[in-house]
Amino acid sequence: MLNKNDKIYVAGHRGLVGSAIVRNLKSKGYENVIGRTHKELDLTNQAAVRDFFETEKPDVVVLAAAKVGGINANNTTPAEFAYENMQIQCNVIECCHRYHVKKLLFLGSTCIYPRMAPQPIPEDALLTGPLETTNEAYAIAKISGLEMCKFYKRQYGDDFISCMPTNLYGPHDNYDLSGSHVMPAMIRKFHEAKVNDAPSVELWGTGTPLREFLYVDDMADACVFLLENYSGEQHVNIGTGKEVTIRQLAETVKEVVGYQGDIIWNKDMPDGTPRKLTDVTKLHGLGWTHKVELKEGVELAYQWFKDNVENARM
Ligand SMILES: NC(=O)C1=CN([C@@H]2O[C@H](COP(=O)(O)OP(=O)(O)OC[C@H]3O[C@@H](n4cnc5c(N)ncnc54)[C@H](OP(=O)(O)O)[C@@H]3O)[C@@H](O)[C@H]2O)C=CC1
Ligand SMILES: C[C@H]1O[C@H](OP(=O)(O)OP(=O)(O)OC[C@H]2O[C@@H](n3cnc4c(=O)[nH]c(N)nc43)[C@H](O)[C@@H]2O)[C@@H](O)[C@@H](O)C1=O
Repeated sequence: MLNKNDKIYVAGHRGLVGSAIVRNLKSKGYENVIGRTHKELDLTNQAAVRDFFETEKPDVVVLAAAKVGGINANNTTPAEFAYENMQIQCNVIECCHRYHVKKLLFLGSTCIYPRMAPQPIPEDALLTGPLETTNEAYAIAKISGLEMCKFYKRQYGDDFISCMPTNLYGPHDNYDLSGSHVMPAMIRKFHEAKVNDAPSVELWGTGTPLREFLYVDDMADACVFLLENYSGEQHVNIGTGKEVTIRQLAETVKEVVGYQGDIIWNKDMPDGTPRKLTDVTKLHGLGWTHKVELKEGVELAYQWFKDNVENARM
C-alpha cells in the first residue's frame, strides 16, 4: 500500500515517461519523489546503484530508465540495447530486493510480443512466437526484466509489478532524428519543412504498418493507478486499444503542424512489425481507461515542441 509520504525513486525521472510520472505523482500528493540524472548515477554500474540504495533506501521504485530509441536506433545498435538495458534492470531490480523496497513498477514495452501475435495482443501472447527482428535486442531485454520481477515475487514475495505500454509521445520526448520514434520525428520533420518552405518531407517505410499511440500523461496516470491498485504476477498492457496506419498518422501530424507540401516514402527504411495493438481488457477491468485521443495529443505535443525544443521557433 502506498503512503503519501513514501520516498519514491523514479529512475529516468527526466525522460518522456519518467518526467510524466513525476508530474502525476506530485499532482496526487506524493511529495517525497527523488531522481538522479544519468550523469549523477549510471544505472549500469552495480556498485554505484548499491551505494545509492544503501544511502537513500527508497520505499517505492519506478524503473523508467532505459536505453530507448526508435526503429532505426534499435535496428542498428542491438548490442548496446541488449547490454545497457539488461545491466540497468539487473542492478535496479536486485537492489529493490536487497534493500526491501515495498513496491517496484518495471516498464517494459509492447515490442516484447511476437511479430505475428494475435491482434489485439493479450498479455498471455508473450513468448508464443518469433520476435520482430528490428527491435529483438530491446524486446529480449524487456522480457528478461519482466520475468525477473515475476521470479522475485514468486521466490521472495516481493511486490514487483510490470506494465507493457504501447507507443508513447508527449512532453520531453526525444526529438533527435537519429534515435527518435515516429511521432516526434514527424512533428519535427513537418515543422522544419514548414518553416523552411521545403517542397516535401521524407518519411520511412511504406506507411502501411499500424501503430497505437498513447499520450504520455495518460500513461503516467495508468502507472500510478497500477502502483496504487495492482500487485498481480502477470504484466499489464497499457494502451488505448485504437490504431492508425503510419500514413494516417502522417496526415494527422501534417494537418496539426499546418504543412502543405508532399510526403516521400523512403522504402529503403524498415517498416518494422506490421501491427502491435494492445488488448487493454485487463487494464479496463482494473478500472482505468485513457482520456487523450490522438488528434488532441498531437496538438499538445506539437505545442510543447514549439515551446521547448531549441530553434523550433526558427
Ligand atoms: N517512448 C516510448 O514510446 C515507449 C517507452 N517505453 C518504456 O518507457 C521507459 C522510458 O522510456 P522513455 O521515457 O521513452 O525514454 P527516454 O529516453 O525519454 O528516458 C530514459 C531515461 O533513462 C535515462 N537513462 C538511460 N540510460 C541510463 C543509465 N545507464 N543510467 C541512468 N539513467 C539512464 C535517460 O537519461 P539520459 O537521457 O541522461 O541518458 C533518460 O532520462 C523505458 O523503459 C521504455 O522501454 C515503453 C513503451 C513505449
Ligand atoms: C515503442 C516501440 O517502438 C519501436 O518500434 P516502432 O514502433 O517500430 O518504432 P518507430 O516509432 O521508430 O517506427 C514506427 C513506424 O514509423 C515508421 N516511420 C516513418 N517515418 C519515420 C521516421 O521519420 N522516424 C521513425 N522513427 N519512424 C518512422 C517506421 O518505419 C515504422 O514503420 C521499438 O523500436 C521500441 O522502441 C518500442 O518498444
